[in-house]
This record gives sequence, C-alpha cells and structure tokens, in this order.
Amino acid sequence: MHPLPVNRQNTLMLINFTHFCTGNRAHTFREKLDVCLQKHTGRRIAARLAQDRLQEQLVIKEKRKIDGCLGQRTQLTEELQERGASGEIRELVRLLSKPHVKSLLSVHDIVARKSYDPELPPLPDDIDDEEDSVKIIRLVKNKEPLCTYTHFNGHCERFKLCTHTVTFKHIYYYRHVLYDFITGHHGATIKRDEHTGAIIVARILRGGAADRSGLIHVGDELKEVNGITTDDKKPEEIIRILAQSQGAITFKVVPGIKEEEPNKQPKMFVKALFDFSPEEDNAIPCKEAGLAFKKGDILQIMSQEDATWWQAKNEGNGNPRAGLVPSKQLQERRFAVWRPLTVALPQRTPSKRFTGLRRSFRLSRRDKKTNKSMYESKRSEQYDTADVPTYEEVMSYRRKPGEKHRLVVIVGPTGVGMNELKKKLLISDPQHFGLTVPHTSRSKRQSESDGVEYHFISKHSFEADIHNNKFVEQGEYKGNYYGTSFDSVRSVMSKNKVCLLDVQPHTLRHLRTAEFKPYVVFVKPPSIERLRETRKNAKVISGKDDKGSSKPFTEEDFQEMIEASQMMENQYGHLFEKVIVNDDLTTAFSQLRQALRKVETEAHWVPISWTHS
Ligand SMILES: Nc1ncnc2c1ncn2[C@@H]1O[C@H](COP(=O)(O)OP(=O)(O)OP(=O)(O)O)[C@@H](O)[C@H]1O
Repeated sequence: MHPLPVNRQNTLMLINFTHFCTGNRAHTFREKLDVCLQKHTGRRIAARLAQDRLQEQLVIKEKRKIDGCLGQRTQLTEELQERGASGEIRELVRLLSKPHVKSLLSVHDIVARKSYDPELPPLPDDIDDEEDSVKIIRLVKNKEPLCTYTHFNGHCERFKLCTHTVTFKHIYYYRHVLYDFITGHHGATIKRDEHTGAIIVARILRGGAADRSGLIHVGDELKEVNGITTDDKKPEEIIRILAQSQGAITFKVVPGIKEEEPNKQPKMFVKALFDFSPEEDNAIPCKEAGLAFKKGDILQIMSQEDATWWQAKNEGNGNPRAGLVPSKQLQERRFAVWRPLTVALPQRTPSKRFTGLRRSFRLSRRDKKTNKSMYESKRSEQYDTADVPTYEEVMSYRRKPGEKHRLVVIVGPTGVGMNELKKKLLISDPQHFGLTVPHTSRSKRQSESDGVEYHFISKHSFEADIHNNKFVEQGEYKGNYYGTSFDSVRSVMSKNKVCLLDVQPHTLRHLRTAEFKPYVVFVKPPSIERLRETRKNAKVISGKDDKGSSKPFTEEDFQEMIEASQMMENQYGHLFEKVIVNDDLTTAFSQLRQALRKVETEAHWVPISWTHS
C-alpha cells in the first residue's frame, strides 16, 4: 500500500477524520471526501455514490469504534462490479482502487480505533456524606493555550487545557455528589462577593464550553481549589495556587441557590459605532474574555444581564464564543467624559472650509457664475453630533423590487472630488441616477428656467420654508438664499431613481430616516504626495475671490483637505457606510459604482427603525 503523502490536504483530511471519529463535525468528513473524490474524477455522481455509501456505513456503526473503512471499500467495489459495466461504475471502481483513497481509508481506520476518551481520575474518597449538591469540576491543564480564562477580582488566570478533540463531559452520580469532568473551553469568570467574601461564578460566556455543558452557573460558589479551601484565601493566593498547579485542577463548588435564567432576551444585532480593544481597556474584568471590534462591525448581543459588560459575538469572525464588550450605558458614560476633548479639537485648528465655506457651489452645477462658496453653517450646529456613538440596533435589509432606492449621500472635504464622482455616475446611467434641483431666492436670469437650474422663490417664502424645516441644508450668499429641500430629494426618489446628494456631514442626522435610508459614502483624499501627483492639472474654484475663477490646487488646499477629512472622520465616521479614497479617479469611480450596485441588490444591515415603515 502506498503511504499517504504528507501535504496540507491530507493533513486537513486526517484532522477531519479525527473530528469525525470523535463525534465532532461529522459533516466535514463528508465535505472533504466530496472534494477529494471530485478532484480525482471530476464526476460528481460517481463521487456522491461512493461518499453516500461510505457515509452510511460510517454513521450506522458506533462512531468511535468503526473498524474497517478499508473493508467497506472492498465490499463496495465488489458490489459495484457485480452491478455491470456502466462508465460511471467503472470510474468509481477505478477511483476506489486509487492508492490515495486506500491510504486515506486505512489511516482513517487506524485513527478510528484509537480511544480519545480522557482518563477519568478516581472519585475522591473524602466526600462528605452530609454535603449536599457539591459539585466537583476538574479542568485539565496542558501546554496548548486554549482560551479558558477565569477572573479573580481583576486578575486573570489562563488555563491551558486538554486539547483532545473530545470535549465530553462525564457525569457520575455518587451519593449526593455530582462529579463533573470537563475538558475544553471553559469560558467563565469568577469574582469575590462583596458581602459574604465568597468567590462566585460571575458570568458564563455565551457559546463557550461552560455554557454549552450547562454544568456551571452564575452564582455557583467556589469552595475549594485542588483541595485547598478558598474561605481564608485572598484572590491573589488563589491565583498563585492555580498558576502553580500542574495537570488537573479541581474546583469544588456549591451550586448557586438561584438557577440561572435561560437567556430570554431576543437576539439583537448592533452596529458598533466605535472601536474597542480589550487590551487597552483597563476597566474590563478580564481582558482575554473581551471581544475586540472596529467601528462599523456588526455584533450579535448575546447577553445584557450585566449592566456594564455585555456579551457579544462578532458577525464577521465566526467565533462561536461570546466575548465581553462595554455596555451601551458604560460607553455613554465614557463618552460623556471624553466628549469635551473631541469637541475642542476643531477649535484648535480652525478650518475655514470645514466650517462650511465651500469654494464650489454645491447646489446647481449648471450655474457657473454662482459656482462658489456659499455655505456658512453655524459652528454649534456643525459639532452637534447629538447621538453618542455607541451601538445602533440594526437589521438585515434588502430592497424589494419596486421599492424606492436608498438615498445616496456623498460627503467629504471640499475639493476632494465629490462632484466629479457624481457627474461620472450620472453620465454612466442617466436613467438610473438623479440630482436634486435646489431652491434660491435670487432672481431668475434670462437663460434660466424655473425648476431646471433652480426653483426660484421669494425671500419671504424661503424664510418661511426655513422656519418650517423644509431644507436639508441652506445658506446665504450675497444676500440671497440657496438651499436643497427635502421635497426635491423626494421628487427624484419618487421617479424610482437613485438620488445623489452631497451635503455637509452635520446634515446627516436630518436625513437618517426610514424614508430616505441614506447610504453615506465618505470620499477621502489620498496622501498629500498622491494629491500632488494626481491633481497636477486639476482646477478648483478660488476661495479667495468672489469671481468664481478657477485656479490650480495649492499646498495649503491639500493640507486643508487632509485636515478636514480627518476631522470629518473623527466626528462623523460612525455614520459612514462606505469610505472611498479618491486617489485615481477611475478606480474611485468603479469602487463607488460597485458599492452602489451591492446596496441595491444585496442584503445589508440598516438601523432597525428603518425597517419598520
Ligand atoms: N481623482 C482625481 N484625480 C485628479 N483630479 C481630480 C480627482 N478628483 C477630482 N479631481 C479634480 O479636482 C477638482 C475638484 O473636484 P470636485 O469639484 O469634484 O470637488 P468637490 O469635492 O465637489 O469640491 P467642492 O466642495 O469644492 O465642490 C476638479 O477639477 C476635479 O476634476
């Protein structure tokens, strides 16, 4: 028989065989065999036939005592040969006689015969007959750093547990004593009860082995560690005992009186609006039990029982065990302390343009003469982010056929290329994309038509509309008002077009409604070196004169663009769903086009309140 070549695929396959034999992930065997067989023949039917046959045999027999996969192969081959000589059968017979398959099955048989059950230690002799419902839990340490962490008053002890693929629990009832043997991932934290001084299980991490086993509960009291009573011990001493112990660690616990309530809270998904790194968080009860995430990550909240530290899973990383994350309340409290610093930042480096002084007229690109700065937003409004960036409850959403498109809002520092990108989108598909028509109180010129370049209204009406919150944003330039109304956005959307709107980021809060469902794209400048290279021939509307003349970018323009971009990201980054670096224009455009296509066709996360309308 040919030896099995040692390569990645075979190794993976053996691991999966091991898992299969030991009761874990039986499906992976199926998948791997499928892949393996298909690779050899390229014939799906033949592969499935063999796979189903083998799988059937494997499942019927007791998993860990399978003997003779190789024997099954021989039997199957004989049966197939009896059935006749169709092309597929011949191919399957040939496949089953391949040395690789034979070797694989032979190795499987060897692995399957091995016993992976952990060696159970003898039951303790000194069990107190009077002691009711004492639980003895034994953890086996070894050199593999599996993630079991136990917390004692701010300190963490990492257990290196038995890494057998078997993580069975063995429960023996002996008089009134429940003897638990657990190997694998423990996933619990322990604290000292302030009133009684007892050391109790503080929390069970959702999805961890402790949670899955159902053997350890919040409120269980830790009485002994390796036979040493914890009564008179300081937490540090217990940690020392744990650190020094070799092999198995035995805990004696008294189950808490109150049974842990099953988690009745509905599963909630949230979008994280801030970055979190447990490593850098000194308040977290156990750093290793923390779950790191980045702004924009989607988290599934598994438990909110603890008002300060929630348990969550990160949708993106596939880890079944929940980790600790700051609760909303905790993050709000922290933000209240940090906020004055955040707000102070722009005042230290005042950027004329970031406060709203736009060089180009953002409302009607058709009006060349007024193509210049006009917005002077109030500073107070600019930094009134109102919502504390913690978590936002979200839900999966996919646009239904015929449903209005989400409003596409483009934000970025002035001169970064927002209009250029909008223009490109419009040209690429004028039937699909649309722009708003702005309002103005200035008088109409001969070449203009009402409702084309602008909606021309009187100053009085404009003021009334401002008063009635009809505008997404508005400003005054040379004694005339200019503004984009909510109705002009509605008008584009009602034509079943994707409305493209570029606004100052502080207006986002008015647009974030179920009606508009804004998809916010942040256009970010590249590095200053790349700005110098790519914008060599670009012209911007001069911010220094009133004539609307264009001029090449200056170093100062680039600096301000980068500074403004950083401030916007700091202040409003949690509201951006897509960040596009406008380095090479064609690349930036295709990224934007692709992102918009995805939003239109695929499921994605939106605030839950937007899905209730
Ligand atoms: N990736 C790019 N490479 C080279 N030039 C670019 C790029 N993106 C934009 N530009 C040029 O930079 C100038 C400013 O772009 P644009 O008018 O689109 O900026 P904007 O973000 O709309 O700014 P504003 O707020 O001033 O209206 C234009 O001349 C445009 O052609």
